[in-house]
Amino acid sequence: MEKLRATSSLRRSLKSILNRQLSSVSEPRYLNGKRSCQPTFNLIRDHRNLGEANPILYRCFSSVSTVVQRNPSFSTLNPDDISYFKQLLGEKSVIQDEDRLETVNTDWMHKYKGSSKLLLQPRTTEEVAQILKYCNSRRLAVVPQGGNTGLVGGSVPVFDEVIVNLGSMNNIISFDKVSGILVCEAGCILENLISFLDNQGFIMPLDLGAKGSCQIGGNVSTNAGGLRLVRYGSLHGNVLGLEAVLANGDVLDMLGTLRKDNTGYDLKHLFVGSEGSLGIVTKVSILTPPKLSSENIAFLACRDYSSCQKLLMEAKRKLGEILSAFEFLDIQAMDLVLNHLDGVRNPLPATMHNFYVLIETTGSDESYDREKLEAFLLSSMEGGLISDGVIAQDINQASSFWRIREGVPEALMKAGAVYKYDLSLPVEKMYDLVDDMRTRLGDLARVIGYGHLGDGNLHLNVSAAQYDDRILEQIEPYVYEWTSKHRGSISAEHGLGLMKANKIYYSKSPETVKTMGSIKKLLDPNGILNPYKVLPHSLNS
Ligand SMILES: O=C(O)CC[C@@H](O)C(=O)O
Ligand SMILES: [Zn+2]
Repeated sequence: MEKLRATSSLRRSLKSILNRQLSSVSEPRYLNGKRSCQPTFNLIRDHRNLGEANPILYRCFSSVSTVVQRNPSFSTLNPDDISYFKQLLGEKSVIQDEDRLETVNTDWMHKYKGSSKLLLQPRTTEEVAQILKYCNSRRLAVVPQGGNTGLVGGSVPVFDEVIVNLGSMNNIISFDKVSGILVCEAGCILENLISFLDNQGFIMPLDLGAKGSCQIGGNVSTNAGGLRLVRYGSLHGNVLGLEAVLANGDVLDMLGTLRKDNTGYDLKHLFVGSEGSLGIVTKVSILTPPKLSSENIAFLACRDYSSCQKLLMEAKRKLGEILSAFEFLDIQAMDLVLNHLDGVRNPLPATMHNFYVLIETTGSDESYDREKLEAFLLSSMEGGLISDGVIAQDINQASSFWRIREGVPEALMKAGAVYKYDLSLPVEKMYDLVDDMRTRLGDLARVIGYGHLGDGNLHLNVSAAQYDDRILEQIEPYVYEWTSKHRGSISAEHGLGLMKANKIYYSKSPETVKTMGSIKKLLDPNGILNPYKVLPHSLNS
């Protein structure tokens, strides 16, 4: 009797949750995904870049340990080089204009800044091959660049490297509706691929906040994870083939479109996630899933981290195959979003909750999926895992939920200086690190925890008014040691770039790193491709 009464009141409260009309006014569809602050944002003026003044040393303010020496074996550009490139690519694709160079020399966060004097914009694989062949023979260092949305200083030069931007190679080559296999050039913007596939009744297996600017070649080169990985897996699984140009100009045609192919070593995987340090990815072939008709998004509040974790276990068990995203943010992240992003409202405004979880389901049967989600929410409320929640009633509400989660990095940028850590950790331990960091930092800075809970990926961000070495000393090496102790990864999905090249040993054994160094030497003996990144500096020159 007791239980029945409880259940019927729970049913009533769930009903009211489900039917709640959101008061939030929908944003202009955030799904254009542009990190809107990208072109103009310059709060972090404080970084010291000694690269320009002193070509020998680069010291990035955000990390005292990032002190790099320019590789003395690299040449510097001369007028003959410029003439060669102009002859090869045409005047318009050889850019020396200072304003344009300023943009491509600077990363999205305005934290890393190189001093390249040359931007090249090839239109074909053959042009990329000729560029690299020439640079290799002249020992000119090169930075491959896509949408330049990276967060670890991987896509901008450190010194005077030539920037090879793939943005002009943006053609879709083929799409097979039967198999769902898309073949395209590396410079295609992720959002354009998403729109193209939408018209065909398919979706990209990856989706991320930077979709409006990032390019698929950059996504593949950094093995970007994003918001759908919990459902569709990583790019190591979804990239069926690729074409890459080696440092000496050789073109590796691995652009297969087969689900199964066990003929020898699967070399394409070397280029997925090696951040342009082994070759430049010029084309990719990707397996894309069909677009399913029923999508639901719930925005939920949890009392504590343990409830979020239990909710994840329940979601996997009860939602099973329809679960397509499981994201979380803590109260500090929500507070930043509400304070720094225009027009964003909390869909659960009655009180601030310690944690928020965004769950998305995607399936093919509207009533079955909805029933499944409601049953899951009901039992989770009954079990005390959810303290409040709301289900989006239309696309605008769904977008406004996603805007909150995807807007966290933008809000952090607007709040001032930010130290970013992208960690894979056992889910049950993950938030202990956030609590530890709060204790360590006290009033020095704000600690924010959010990320892809469904993938065991924490985005630990430390926010302060300005960069300060006293803050950094409290964070590093503590965060890396903590992660290593729990057998986590110091780079879950953002790569190592310049920021963490020297930290690789926290996640990889010396023998493994040595083997990586041998592979690098084999494929790029002069070390011209994306130098100072990925591998420790001792192995990079
Ligand atoms: O800025 C970050 O720390 C995370 C960015 C991105 O990976 C995200 O999941 O929003
Ligand atoms: Zn992420």
